Amino acid sequence: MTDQRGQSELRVAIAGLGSIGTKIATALDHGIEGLALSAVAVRDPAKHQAFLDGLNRPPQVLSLDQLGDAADIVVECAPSSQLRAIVEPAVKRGKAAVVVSVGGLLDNFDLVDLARANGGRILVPTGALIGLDAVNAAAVGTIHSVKMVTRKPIDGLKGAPFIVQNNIDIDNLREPLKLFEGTAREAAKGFPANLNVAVALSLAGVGPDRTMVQIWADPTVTRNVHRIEVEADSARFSMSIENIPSDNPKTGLITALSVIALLRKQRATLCVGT
Ligand SMILES: NC(=O)C1=CN([C@@H]2O[C@H](COP(=O)(O)OP(=O)(O)OC[C@H]3O[C@@H](n4cnc5c(N)ncnc54)[C@H](OP(=O)(O)O)[C@@H]3O)[C@@H](O)[C@H]2O)C=CC1
Ligand SMILES: O=C([O-])CC(=O)C(=O)O
Repeated sequence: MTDQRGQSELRVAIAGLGSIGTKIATALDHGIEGLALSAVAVRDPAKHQAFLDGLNRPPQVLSLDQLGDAADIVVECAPSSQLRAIVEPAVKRGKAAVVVSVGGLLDNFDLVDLARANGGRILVPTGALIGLDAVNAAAVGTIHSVKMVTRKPIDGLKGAPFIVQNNIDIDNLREPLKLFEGTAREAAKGFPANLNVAVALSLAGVGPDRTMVQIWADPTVTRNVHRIEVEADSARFSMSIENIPSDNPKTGLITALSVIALLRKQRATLCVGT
């Protein structure tokens, strides 16, 4: 991909330097054409000082609400509880916010109106999923149904509110257990740190109340596995992805790469895939 000439660099800020944020910061520091890492926000600056000192061009460390002043694009990669505090100040200033905690968007959907009113944008990457380009395209026509089955190792699901509230013991499972079957909206409530993918799929397609999701705790798998089936008037398609967990077992390694790919497209002359 080549950079468009004659444009000033887009400044990118990152909120949260965990398994996703550190990889995006490193990629920006190594160079994404047309983009520069301008700022980060972290909960505990001391914890991240060594990482930041190791960057070639260390960014400013700011508070969440200052990121929209220091950047054209604010990348949210923190827990979903922080989504509003990160996205609101950015889109209010007419900036773009890349949202990975997309499950949290459902309870904060007014942020989309706020962005629209102020010339801001909210960008949801494909993240740990596959094929949102095809789902987007099918949604231009008519999609009849979207179903997703997720299987995760035990460590990828531990602590989810649905499991805790229903007192489900997944630690001693010997075979796969279906934990949940319902809509993407319900899945996001019960599994806020584990099923962002279901919400991204729903927003690309038929919405959170018509996207149906099964969640399995599966001691026989080592990867986060998502299988999707779409029936539309233009096509029928099935897709599956087996994500290698990152240092955060709930998060697939490919998630950060998906954000980096999205960032690369912001200034690319040749863009492939919708
Ligand atoms: N869309 C998708 O496909 C996917 C989305 N996700 C979602 O992406 C998000 C990030 O995931 P991941 O990187 O793995 O999570 P991590 O837990 O590895 O990192 C989250 C980071 O956010 C930081 N943080 C917490 N509170 C604040 C705050 N108030 N201000 C600034 N930073 C803060 C944490 O700080 P500290 O280091 O101090 O704890 C941590 O560094 C999660 O919500 C996750 O559910 C994950 C996978 C796929
Ligand atoms: O959707 C999520 O939050 C994470 C996920 O399933 C994955 O990384 O495969």
